[in-house]
Amino acid sequence: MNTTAPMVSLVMGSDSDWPVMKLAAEALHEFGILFEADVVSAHRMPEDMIAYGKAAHTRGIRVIIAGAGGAAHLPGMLASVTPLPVIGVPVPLKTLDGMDSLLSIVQMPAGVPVATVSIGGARNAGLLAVRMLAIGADDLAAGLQEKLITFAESLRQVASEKGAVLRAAVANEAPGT
Ligand SMILES: Nc1c(C(=O)O)ncn1[C@@H]1O[C@H](COP(=O)(O)O)[C@@H](O)[C@H]1O
Repeated sequence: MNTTAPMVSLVMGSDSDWPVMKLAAEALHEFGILFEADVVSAHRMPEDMIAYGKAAHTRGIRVIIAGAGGAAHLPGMLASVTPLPVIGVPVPLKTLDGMDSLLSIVQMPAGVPVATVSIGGARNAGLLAVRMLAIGADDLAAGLQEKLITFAESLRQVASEKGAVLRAAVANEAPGT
């Protein structure tokens, strides 16, 4: 395996999506996953988009994360030309708050799946890509499984600490105390 080649493709319909999509980049970075990022619009550069989608798996990419706002056709169109799993990120715009994007991405016809995360949920898209790469019995998967278990434990600890703070605050405010 070439450990210097990107395994995840992080693409978006416009560079204006980057403030949302960079959350996926940060998650991938935390787990040491190499990725490439690019603007690939189904609407504005359809032939480039098709070529990109068709070639991704031949270059060693294993998961595609695609984010777009508004009439978000990019994730579904990529899914139609690649054998790779595609994770779709609805990017919220000023109008309609991302509902248009969510519905454009999530409501795919049978046969062309896109794993859709929440509106603006790029961090979860990155984490889902990590989990996909953690499937299997190779060294990469085993290492990522360990990191994911440690990560889950850190989430548990933070939640637990917040619970302790809340319990203390409620106890202090309790009537008659
Ligand atoms: N939804 C799509 C696609 C596509 O689906 O191919 N290409 C661009 N866009 C979206 O248009 C919005 C506005 O783009 P601009 O900010 O460049 O005008 C962005 O959220 C982009 O993802």
